[in-house]
Amino acid sequence: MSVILTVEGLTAGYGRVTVLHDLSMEAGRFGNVGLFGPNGHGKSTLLRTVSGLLKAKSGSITFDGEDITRESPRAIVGRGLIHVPQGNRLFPDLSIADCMSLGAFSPRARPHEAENREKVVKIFPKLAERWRQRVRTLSGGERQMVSIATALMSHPRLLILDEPTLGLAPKIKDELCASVQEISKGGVPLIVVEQDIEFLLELCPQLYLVNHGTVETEIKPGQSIEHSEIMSMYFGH
Ligand SMILES: Nc1ncnc2c1ncn2[C@@H]1O[C@H](COP(=O)(O)OP(=O)(O)OP(=O)(O)O)[C@@H](O)[C@H]1O
Repeated sequence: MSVILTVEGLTAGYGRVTVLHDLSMEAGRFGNVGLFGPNGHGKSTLLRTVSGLLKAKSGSITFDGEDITRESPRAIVGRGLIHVPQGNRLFPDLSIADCMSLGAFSPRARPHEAENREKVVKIFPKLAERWRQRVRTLSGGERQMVSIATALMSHPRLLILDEPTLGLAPKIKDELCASVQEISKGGVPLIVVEQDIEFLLELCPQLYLVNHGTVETEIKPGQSIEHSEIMSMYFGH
């Protein structure tokens, strides 16, 4: 596997407030990457900057060998870097089928629409049962499935999931974790933010602890690490 994303010395924030400080990381070399750390320390801000929703103040972001630091979100989606933000933000009046078509809108994704729809139906069979149902009438778990399914329709080369299991009941959460594992087995590398450390350890050979807007610790494959050690990183010894 080779590196698909490199972030170097990234500084970003909101107005005069700087949230990310000289943050560096990479993704793809070892497969999936997990990001974890205390709330409000910049994980979502990092993902938003990588996908172009927030402009970097300094530093660089390279995707597949090309500098995308100043590119628009649309151009970045066009390259196949797809971000599923926290909290399933979907158009409430669209049906699941409409969301799938919208996901396949970019010229890169359009030729793969039928093949990706088949994948989606295999990974999320529940969605196929309610293809014409409007998003506003779906449960939280189903909406999260639609968010990820829409991203899969965009034919991702790298898929970013920001807390995909947030707020889900245990049974639905387990189903969703299994679906994310299946997506990963299909060969799409993932960057995942999750508070469920067990899930992250199973899914991601490479992990970054993000603290105070920067990478405090990197855990590489082969570095055996246990749940309890990670928890002590969160809370201190
Ligand atoms: N739109 C915004 N405008 C101003 N400040 C923001 C905005 N979004 C986030 N922040 C601030 O940036 C900081 C980092 O937030 P961010 O959402 O990146 O953290 P996080 O690590 O992803 O946390 P969580 O796990 O709770 O989502 C916080 O102090 C937050 O208040």
